[in-house]
Amino acid sequence: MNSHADIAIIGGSGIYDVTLFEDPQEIRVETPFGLPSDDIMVGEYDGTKICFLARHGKGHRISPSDLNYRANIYALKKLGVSKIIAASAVGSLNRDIAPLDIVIPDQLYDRTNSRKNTFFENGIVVHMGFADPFCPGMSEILYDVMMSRGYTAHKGGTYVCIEGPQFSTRAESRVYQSLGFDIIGMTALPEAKLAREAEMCYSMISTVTDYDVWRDEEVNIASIMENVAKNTEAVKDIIASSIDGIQDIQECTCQSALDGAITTDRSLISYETSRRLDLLLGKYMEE
Ligand SMILES: CSC[C@H]1O[C@H](OP(=O)(O)O)[C@H](O)[C@@H]1O
Ligand SMILES: Nc1ncnc2[nH]cnc12
Repeated sequence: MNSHADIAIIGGSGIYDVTLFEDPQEIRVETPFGLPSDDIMVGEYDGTKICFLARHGKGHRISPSDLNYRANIYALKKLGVSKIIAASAVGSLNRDIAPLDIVIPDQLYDRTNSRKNTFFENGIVVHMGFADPFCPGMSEILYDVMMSRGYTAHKGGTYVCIEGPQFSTRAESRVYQSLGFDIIGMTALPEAKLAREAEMCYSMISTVTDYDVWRDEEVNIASIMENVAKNTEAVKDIIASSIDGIQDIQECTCQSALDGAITTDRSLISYETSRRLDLLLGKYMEE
């Protein structure tokens, strides 16, 4: 079986499969960090090899704090993926961004507190630049496709990632809103950091489901899931229409993010550590 894929789709809440594939196969991918959230569907779309992973697993079994983000990203890397399109359901903190709009965020603010956020440990230190956490080239393509297909799209915006699984208090929500953050969710981090450490382009399609609680409204899961469902076909359409352009991205700095970032003296990195991380580090170990 050919299990190679160039582009991965990570489906968020409400997106547990994509009906895009010709000839799909589900495969279990083992990693040094354990198993990803579920088996990964690998197939082709219009001549491009793509794959799909349900972030929370099929049936939405895994909470944001319990997700094995490292296994998810590593498994995609192992399949050969160089570009990830991630979908995430978010609340809006911005008056100009309404439920059912779609945002392509360009910034992240980290409010998580209990997640493994690096592949590099056990005797290796990597300090990688992360000033611009999303791939600008891929984000541009996603936004252009959304505009050309008539969706209400927002280019850029700051996604504040909370630990969850509880939604925010009103005080927290008002602080995030007054700080100028645009959208709020629970999963973009450490996913985006790990994708960058794995030198993969990563962009996000954030579908807005609610106004969080800064405007005296309430958040409830039933109406969030209702709004997610209203946008599912749009997300699939945007992805399908973007694949050609994304496949054409040839060189991107995301794909050399570790260049100059490995701080540890190579001769002091143990055989076990370098072997475990060979997929990520191999090309830099000769320096
Ligand atoms: C279903 S509401 C809260 C839940 O939805 C989002 O998940 P995802 O980013 O995977 O679409 C949000 O981040 C929370 O995890
Ligand atoms: N208001 C909200 N807070 C955090 N994550 C969300 N996902 C969807 N809506 C959300």
